[in-house]
Amino acid sequence: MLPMSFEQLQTAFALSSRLIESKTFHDLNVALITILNEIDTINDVSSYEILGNRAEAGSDVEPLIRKFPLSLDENFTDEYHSVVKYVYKEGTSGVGKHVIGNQAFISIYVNKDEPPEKLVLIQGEVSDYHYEIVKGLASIYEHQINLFDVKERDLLTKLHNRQTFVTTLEQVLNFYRGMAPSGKGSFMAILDIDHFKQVNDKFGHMQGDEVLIHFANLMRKSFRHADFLFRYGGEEFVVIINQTDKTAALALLDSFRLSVKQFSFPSGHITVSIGVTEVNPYTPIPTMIEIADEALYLAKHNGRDRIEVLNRSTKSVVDNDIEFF
Ligand SMILES: Nc1nc2c(ncn2[C@@H]2O[C@H](COP(=O)(O)OP(=O)(O)OP(=O)(O)O)[C@@H](O)[C@H]2O)c(=O)[nH]1
Repeated sequence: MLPMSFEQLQTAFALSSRLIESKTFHDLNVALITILNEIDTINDVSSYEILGNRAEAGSDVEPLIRKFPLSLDENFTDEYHSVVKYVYKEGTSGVGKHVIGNQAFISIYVNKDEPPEKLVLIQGEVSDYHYEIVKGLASIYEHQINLFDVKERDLLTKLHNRQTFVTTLEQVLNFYRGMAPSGKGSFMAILDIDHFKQVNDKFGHMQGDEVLIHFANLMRKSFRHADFLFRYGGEEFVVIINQTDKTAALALLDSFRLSVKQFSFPSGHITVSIGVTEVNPYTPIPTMIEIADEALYLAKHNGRDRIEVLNRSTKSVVDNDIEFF
């Protein structure tokens, strides 16, 4: 560690406070990118999430790379794509320096081998003093990410929790706002285990918990890396299926419904009812949740173990004759 002057220490302290004050993963990334961009010799800073289980997928399988702020495409690339892939294959956890082509990079690699892996890529060269600053910021960044994981995930299933659902959906809406319609959209589905109370009543709460864990694992297996999975509460889960059309989204949901039906849970067989709505960037989030909930209610009402789709609330038509969307 290089000796620092009092002013340098003060600067380092002020920079770390900006990271510590972040309340969400989103704010944390914005803060880190802004701080790093203030260093004169840094040309560019990008942040990525890398998904895909190395152990399961094997080393030849391409990971899914998601850029911050949210890119929803399965096949996203940017000018640093090959550098990200290189660091994914060769890089080590923490802070590292690389020269690729004739460009110098610094990587901050967090949660390597534990998807979603987080990678911040800094293009440019820095002085020894600034490199020490980057290392200090990286360790706070890592620490904060681990804290947010506890705050933003459900402890039982490790899926993202209800609070994260709202902030993620806001980002999905931002992604589509102002974008010309492309024929591809996102779909929000509420997945609710049928007669779950009976599982608890017959087998006890612990077995009920086991069922919830298996259910979440089936979600991870059935949906794509580009989709977002949440435990919404109790025996209710949510998936946001991204950048696809209605036929493909429904096919994905139906294959999930079947995999639940066929799976041998510790308590025997269960089924799931699913309510779906298309994500509309101009519909308020509570309304969208209400519509998906109504669709779920229909699925339950129409016999369970089925999917129902609604794209506008039947309530809003009754409450207000002129509201159509
Ligand atoms: N084991 C366990 N049970 C939970 C948890 N959270 C909620 N539950 C139970 O989930 C059950 C939900 O029951 P209901 O809302 O009546 O719904 P249901 O029996 O699934 O019936 P339908 O949804 O109408 O098909 C209740 O018995 C809750 O106690 C949890 O974390 N663990």
